[in-house]
Amino acid sequence: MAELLVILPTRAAVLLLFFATVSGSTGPGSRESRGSSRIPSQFSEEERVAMKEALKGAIRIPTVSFSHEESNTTALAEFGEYIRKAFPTVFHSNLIQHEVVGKYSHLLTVRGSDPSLQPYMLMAHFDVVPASEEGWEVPPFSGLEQNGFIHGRGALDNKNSVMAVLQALELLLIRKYSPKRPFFIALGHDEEVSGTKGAQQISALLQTRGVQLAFLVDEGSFILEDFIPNLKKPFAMISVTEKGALDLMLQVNMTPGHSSAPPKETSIGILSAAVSRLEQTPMPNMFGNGPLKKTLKLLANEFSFPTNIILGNLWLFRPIVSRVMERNPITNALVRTTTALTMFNAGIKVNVIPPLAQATVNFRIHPSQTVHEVVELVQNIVADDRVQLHVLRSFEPLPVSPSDDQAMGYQLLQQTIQSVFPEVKIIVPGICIGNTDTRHYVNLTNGLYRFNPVFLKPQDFSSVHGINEKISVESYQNQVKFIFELIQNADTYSKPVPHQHEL
Ligand SMILES: CCCCCCCC/C=C\CCCCCCCC(=O)N[C@@H](CC(N)=O)C(=O)O
Ligand SMILES: [Zn+2]
Ligand SMILES: [Zn+2]
Repeated sequence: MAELLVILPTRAAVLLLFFATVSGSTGPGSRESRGSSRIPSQFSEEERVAMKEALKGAIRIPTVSFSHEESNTTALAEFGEYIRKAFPTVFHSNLIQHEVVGKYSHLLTVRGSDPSLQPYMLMAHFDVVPASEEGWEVPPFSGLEQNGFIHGRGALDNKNSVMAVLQALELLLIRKYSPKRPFFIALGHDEEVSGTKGAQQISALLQTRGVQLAFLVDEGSFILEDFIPNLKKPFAMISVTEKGALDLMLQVNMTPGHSSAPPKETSIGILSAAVSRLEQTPMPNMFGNGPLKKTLKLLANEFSFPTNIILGNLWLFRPIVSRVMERNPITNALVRTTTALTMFNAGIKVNVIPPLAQATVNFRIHPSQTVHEVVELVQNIVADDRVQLHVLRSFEPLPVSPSDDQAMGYQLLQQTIQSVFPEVKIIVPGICIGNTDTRHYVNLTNGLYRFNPVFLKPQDFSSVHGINEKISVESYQNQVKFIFELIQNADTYSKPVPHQHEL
């Protein structure tokens, strides 16, 4: 921290200078540059091969986050070297300032030719959750291509985004494109273990520089297919909010003793009963609050009778719809705070009455509840003074970002989805049921959007943090195309004139 404070003024000065020297620059985007004229997103066969090979190489580096304390730091450092080599134009461009933050995360500041425009930020992370080889069709860190798919841990979460963002920028710079609107690229190295060393430090750095963003785009949602029965068409969901989280440790202490004369209840029995009550008593259904109403209203037109009428008239059919949503784990997660019993530790020897039993419960908090409310509900459900509650980590649900026609980030994503994926006719705002690094940036913008331009089916969702994670070569190339288009769309965006309301 002290080190950060010492170097900040120097870095701020360098950055100011950097933004101030737009006109006199050389290299990509200089006198011979094409300025901001539109460049078609067409790539040669050679470029397409290079794209997929670069992603395979990224997957082969085992950048695993095991816990807050333990990650493969050798791999994290190797990944930094790898991207420098894979994208030489990006890392040598004098339009771009590259900084390593928190030892392994990367912040790229891309100068825009019009510094009066508010910058935006593209985010992704390159750490991955662990993967043992068991159950995988190919080794998880092999990056092997089979039947048109690139396999491996991080193929969807989230090396695809890291590589696609850098790849798109590399291709734009090679074509002498000079961005008009400044932007940042933030690549985190510890998202899977909360982002406190990566994203949080990048955010702190940008705040000391007084940066305010127009919007940011991170992982957290997809173009969804087959997630809703009877809805065959794919729909793009741009998550405009994200659930909060609470990790609660439940603990029971008892006096140890000889197992031949056990007490009526042991710490294990008391704790098991408490966690079982929690599992059997779901948190209240909050359907009807938050952005889900707008999501369903927009989806309603895509269904045939009578579902279209039911979803279009939630004022009347709310109880039915909320009950149907509870039936499936994913839609259930959209309507309530979820309760997941994830760790249980107790006992030291088969003939010793256990002194201590501990269980950890992971709650994902619905946007219309607070951490405090959830802790109170847990106390009431457990209703046993012998069970102590310890909050290990918590944060509130994230604010709801705008999705109206004045919301630049949302509109740009929508426009780019429509041009790159013309077959996707439905675009809706949604809730991200997992957590992302975006929460570290709430002070920088109210436009926090989570969207990966990749088609996702329920079985693909299970592969994220599971087995056989993979992305099709075509999907990855479309992701590069999407970013290539998005950066250019951000340069030509103009806010629509607000509607005049008659008095
Ligand atoms: C009516 C609409 C139906 C909509 C169905 C929603 C389907 C959900 C599909 C995709 C959601 C994917 C969410 C992935 C983001 C999660 C990122 C992650 O794994 N984060 C970790 C680590 C962390 N940052 O805390 C986590 O534990 O959440
Ligand atoms: Zn992720
Ligand atoms: Zn993840």
